[in-house]
Amino acid sequence: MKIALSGYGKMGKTIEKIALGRGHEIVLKISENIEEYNLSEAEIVIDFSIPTVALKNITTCFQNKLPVVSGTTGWLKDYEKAVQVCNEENSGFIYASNFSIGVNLFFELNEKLAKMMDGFKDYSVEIEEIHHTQKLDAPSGTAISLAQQIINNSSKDGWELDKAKENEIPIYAKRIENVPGTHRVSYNSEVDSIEIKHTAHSREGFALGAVIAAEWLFNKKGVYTMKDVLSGLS
Ligand SMILES: NC(=O)C1=CN([C@@H]2O[C@H](COP(=O)(O)OP(=O)(O)OC[C@H]3O[C@@H](n4cnc5c(N)ncnc54)[C@H](O)[C@@H]3O)[C@@H](O)[C@H]2O)C=CC1
Ligand SMILES: O=C(O)C1=N[C@H](C(=O)O)C[C@H](O)C1
Repeated sequence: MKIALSGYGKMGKTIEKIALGRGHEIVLKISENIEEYNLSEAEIVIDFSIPTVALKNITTCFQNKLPVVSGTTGWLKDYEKAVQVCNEENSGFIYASNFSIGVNLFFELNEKLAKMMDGFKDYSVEIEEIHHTQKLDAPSGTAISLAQQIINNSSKDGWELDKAKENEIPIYAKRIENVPGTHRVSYNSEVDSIEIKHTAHSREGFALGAVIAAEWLFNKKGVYTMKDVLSGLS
């Protein structure tokens, strides 16, 4: 595939390495205003940029008939707008808060555990995420996805950073030098705790998942998720 990278920072560079290793070509690296770039050589776009430009970059790609895999977090209030433009332009789109295969397995575990724990009122649930100090958004997109899964499978009706109300899930965001991404969901009672945790050891898992998603999306139209991608792999 001829790939354009929207965002050439820590993730863009890791994706470049993985994509080249899988026989793809990087034809464009977008680091500033997308309108300044010629997109015509690209066949697909992988977007790991910044929250304030993600929607513009993604929709500009759709308008140029390019499918997009996006992992940028912190812009999700505009997700439905991106979906609408994708459908209007008959393009292809996959967004995931986390492309790592391990985290997507962790998501399945989280959903199952939330269903199991729902009846046990002695336990309170909380989420902790730890990332490197350059991260722009808090809580992480992955932590929000984990919270949303718990909300969908329990009587919880929201989440809050740090101070949650009675029926909400507290998310604690910590920033520590060089941590690629750690997520923990814990259920605590007076007598014990049950925890599930995912620890990324590097950015390679996120990058590999994004390239696999791009390979899967290539030549498809429509809006998909990592569940669609992974159901084709297992
Ligand atoms: N979904 C997933 O699996 C993962 C998502 N992420 C997310 O990906 C995003 C990028 O993460 P990193 O690479 O660590 O950040 P980074 O800060 O290293 O890279 C972002 C890059 O975007 C560039 N940029 C600035 N304006 C731009 C524009 N107008 N168009 C295109 N690029 C522009 C910056 O120059 C920078 O190089 C973040 O939102 C992060 O949360 C990160 C890892 C995994
Ligand atoms: O910014 C990061 O680095 C990461 N961001 C994603 C998120 O916000 O969940 C995914 C991963 O944890 C790394």
